[in-house]
Amino acid sequence: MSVSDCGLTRDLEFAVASLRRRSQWSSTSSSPAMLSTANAAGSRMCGRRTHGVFVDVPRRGATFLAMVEYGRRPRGQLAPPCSVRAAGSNPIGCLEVEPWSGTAPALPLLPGLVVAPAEDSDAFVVPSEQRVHDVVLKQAALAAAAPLTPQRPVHLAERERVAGGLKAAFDRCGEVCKEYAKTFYLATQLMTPERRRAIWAIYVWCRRTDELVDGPNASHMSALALDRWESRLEDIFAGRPYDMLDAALSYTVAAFPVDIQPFRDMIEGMRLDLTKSRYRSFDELYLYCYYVAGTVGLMSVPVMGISPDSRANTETVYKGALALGLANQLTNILRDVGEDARRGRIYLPLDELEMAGLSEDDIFNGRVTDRWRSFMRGQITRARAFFRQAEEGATELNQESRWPVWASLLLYRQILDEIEANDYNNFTKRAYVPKAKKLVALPKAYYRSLMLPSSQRQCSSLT
Ligand SMILES: CC(C)=CCC/C(C)=C/CC/C(C)=C/CC/C(C)=C/COP(=O)(O)OP(=O)(O)O
Repeated sequence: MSVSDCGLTRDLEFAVASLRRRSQWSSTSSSPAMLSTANAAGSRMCGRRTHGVFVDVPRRGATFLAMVEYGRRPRGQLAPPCSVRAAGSNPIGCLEVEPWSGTAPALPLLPGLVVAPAEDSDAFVVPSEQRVHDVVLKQAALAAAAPLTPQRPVHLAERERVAGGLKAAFDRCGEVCKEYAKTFYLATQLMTPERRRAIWAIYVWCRRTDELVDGPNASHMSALALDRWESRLEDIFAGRPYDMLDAALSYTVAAFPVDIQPFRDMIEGMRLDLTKSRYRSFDELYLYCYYVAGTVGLMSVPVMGISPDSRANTETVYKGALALGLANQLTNILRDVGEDARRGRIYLPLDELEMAGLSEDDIFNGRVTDRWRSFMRGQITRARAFFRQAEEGATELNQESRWPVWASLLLYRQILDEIEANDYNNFTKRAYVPKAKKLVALPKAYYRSLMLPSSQRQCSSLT
């Protein structure tokens, strides 16, 4: 077996060995099989038109899931090439596996291993939460492999020299951040200069991406332009920036263990916005919210860093970061129902509207009824649950990154209170947090940021 150079050779080999041990398929299966394991740590399914299995890969004390995927194979053979994805949709390496020769091995199917004919493949649509969870696991695995602190001190002097050369670029990123997200900019002042400028660079890329579909040139935006934006992103990650703002990001992604996947996914969110103006279910909405906001959380954690005092696993922190993005986006959607309807858009899950006895017309007519109030209560409860999950992650971040995160969490969550205070009229009234309340939230956020990481807190309460 030869493995392309992806830095994870041993893990990949282990994954394949596990696959061979655990996931034989039936030689009697009459068509290419769709395999899924239900006996792994947490059951996992392989996606539609995907042939593969998830296997556990122990890595530095933690276990993450890798998906070993193979193309359509002649019956009883592992068809080369076979790609291995680390718990997400992004291949982390390619394996060339010699065909699993001849007739299929006469091994019994393991309990929990499900083999379904490919014709049934539509039954194997992976829920959005699962798909996103796989990305989260991948990000956490990458972080575990490369600790979330700036890289080796040996390179510090050199890196500072390069960063010095990029001073103007980072300053410009700071200015943009200050212009569009004042509170957040203020809060980043508490971070170390290195983290602060990295967060600005990421923020600016997200802002520019968002403006492609929401900004002044949005009407000229096309799928082709987004494809170009994505290849420019690849250039950024390959160290070939196009302009000074790209250069700041290029430097950032080299200095911190930031992965390209969430950036790609955000562009995918913009593609959705070009083509989609209705969401049939929360599952569809969940994916959209991940694309446009959850990704920001995943991009930020490698820069913000996890507290050295944290005993939580990396996954918890990434889940919290994802949750904050989702919570913010859901809040944004609930606040902007009227505004979106005037643009012909409904982001609320249509099946849930229907269950509440509401129709699209009710949204376009914008009447606040008891049905609407009750529907909105449910939506607000769900958004708050995501904020609560975000709190768990926020506590585990590096001390100096916690305050900006708590500030944005408390401030954005208050928008939900304001929607309630407006008696759920989000058709003609825009819920906003008055300045005085914002000012109160900032010291509150600071106080929360002083809290020790949860696991440590538990220990100190025992002593
Ligand atoms: C919690 C942990 C562990 C880490 C934090 C990780 C982070 C920074 C998450 C933040 C995610 C985030 C800020 C997502 C953007 C969500 C969003 C809806 C932004 C709204 O942007 P605008 O459209 O400019 O907002 P306004 O319309 O309110 O001005």
